[in-house]
Amino acid sequence: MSRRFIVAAAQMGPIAADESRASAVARMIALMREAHARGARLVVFPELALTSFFPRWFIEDRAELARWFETEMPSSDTRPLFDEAARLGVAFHLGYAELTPEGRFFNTAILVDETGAIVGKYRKVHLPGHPEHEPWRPFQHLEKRYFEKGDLGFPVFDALGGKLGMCICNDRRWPETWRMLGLGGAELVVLGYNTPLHYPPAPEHDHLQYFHNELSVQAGAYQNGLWAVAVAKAGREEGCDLIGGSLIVAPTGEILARAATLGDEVITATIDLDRCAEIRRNIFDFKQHRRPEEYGALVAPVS
Ligand SMILES: CSCC[C@@H](NC(N)=O)C(=O)O
Repeated sequence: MSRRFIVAAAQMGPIAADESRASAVARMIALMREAHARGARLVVFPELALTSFFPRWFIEDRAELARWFETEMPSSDTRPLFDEAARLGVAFHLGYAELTPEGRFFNTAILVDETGAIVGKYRKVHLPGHPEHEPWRPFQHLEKRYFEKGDLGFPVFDALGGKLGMCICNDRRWPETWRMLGLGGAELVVLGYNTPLHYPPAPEHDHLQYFHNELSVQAGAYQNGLWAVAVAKAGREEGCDLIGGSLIVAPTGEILARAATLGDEVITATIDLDRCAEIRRNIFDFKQHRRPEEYGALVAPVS
């Protein structure tokens, strides 16, 4: 059976602090319809796609913080997206802030199949930024304060006739993320990101943000012989510029599609999961060529 199909990256422009979930979902439904009209079977949305990127603000009050999180999925606000996916027969990936019944806070992403059922969940492992308020910064990056480290590992799910893995934003910069997913057999990795153009601790690297995004995703795809779809929330959001540049990358590391705007935009590409073998049976045939007995330092605690 052919494992060739069209995937869509549904980049989103900024979401204002006072934009409702219902409004963000309406934008996603419009993007999903456009992706479906172009033949997509899978639509990938960004990290924390339902709200503004709230870790840029120092929020002391727990009830005020909890306002940015979802306590159920789907909820009354997100149900229309699930219903539309089922109506169109399209699978999707969505990032959101999750507050569990036990009161735990995670930066989460789910995979929803073409019937509207949640078939996979991932919780972000690599949480960037800082845990305390740092008033010298023009904006905060308090993921280390607001989220717990993900507790689900790097799972890989059966979906769309293949093996699909997820990661979230900063995870894409870590080769360990991709290798864990590659070792788990992932043939397609999907992820969303919110990446500020300005990096306050090292502003001399600001001009490299797009380069580092592509470098990370292309290397992860090539070195593990898998497809990757990386999707931005982009544009000037509450005074903070977020990069765009959503992209779809082949197992060869080649970029097949790249967003051209900083707004709501759909890009698509035809992918063939069988093409993973071009890399995995050759240069990165793990069984033949990988040397885990020499890699002990990779999992030793940092001294
Ligand atoms: C603190 S700077 C790094 C910004 C980070 N953003 C997210 N959302 O993980 C990223 O890696 O793109």
